[in-house]
Amino acid sequence: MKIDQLINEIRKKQSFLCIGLDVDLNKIPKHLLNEDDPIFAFNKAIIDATHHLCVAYKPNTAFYEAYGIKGWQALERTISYLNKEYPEIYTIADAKRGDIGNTSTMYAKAFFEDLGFDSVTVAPYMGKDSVEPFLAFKDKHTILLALTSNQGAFDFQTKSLDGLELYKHVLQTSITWKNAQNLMYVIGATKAEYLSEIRQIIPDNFLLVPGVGAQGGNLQEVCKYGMTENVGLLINSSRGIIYASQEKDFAQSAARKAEELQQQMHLVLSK
Ligand SMILES: O=c1ccn([C@@H]2O[C@H](COP(=O)(O)O)[C@@H](O)[C@H]2O)c(=O)[nH]1
Repeated sequence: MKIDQLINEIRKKQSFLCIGLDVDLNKIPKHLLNEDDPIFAFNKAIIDATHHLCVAYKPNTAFYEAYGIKGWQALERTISYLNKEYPEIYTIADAKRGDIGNTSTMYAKAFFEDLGFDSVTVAPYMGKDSVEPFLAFKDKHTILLALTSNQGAFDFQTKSLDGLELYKHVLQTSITWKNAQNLMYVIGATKAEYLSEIRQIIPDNFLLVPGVGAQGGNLQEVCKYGMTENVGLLINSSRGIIYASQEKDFAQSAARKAEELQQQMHLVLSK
């Protein structure tokens, strides 16, 4: 998807919400376990109930890989369903890949060509030749881990290297790479206080911001320091939305949680 289409959709829906499809069979309503494909049945119900409130879905591939072939098939069915029924929705494979060049090309083909995702998350630490193969795909986005939402982000990412924090090296260097217009970055909602400085380095790139809800990040803070003229934010919530209820009304409960966030986003956008 072209970035302009995403921006138009954000304006139309007054939402920059990304819903994380992190399906754990121990947390979904019990009656779905009788379905042939419980993961897809869960995702389909959540998507059908929430698609008008969000602009993106982000399955984290770990939650599919953990279930072997059946999990991967559920991932394929989910992305096919999204692309067929809701082509206006932006899709993110949260796979955190990246390897030597020829291997990265195969990862990129898997997520962009075979599965048909709009974007994939990539770890930056193997450097330019590990990321550029992803960037070579037209109208596809590579979402580079920059400053993550977890506590471990302080182990390496904020450490100083040659007088500059490592995550800033990631930002500064990656924007010089070929096809850098296809880059987005992961910045945790729990790191909102870093956003002003981040925006000085990457004023325009979209940020994928996980960590609101279950991890305690604050949506208003993220918007205050991270929002650009073109919004520039996709704020993700996974558990806080999809596990709002474990009863038969789970999809409606998820929609209510999604609407709470969408309403907050609408307020921010109308200021
Ligand atoms: O820095 C990061 C990068 C990725 N994630 C992923 O986002 C979701 C967050 O889920 P919640 O249930 O809303 O906490 C999950 O898939 C993480 O693996 C992240 O949290 N932080």
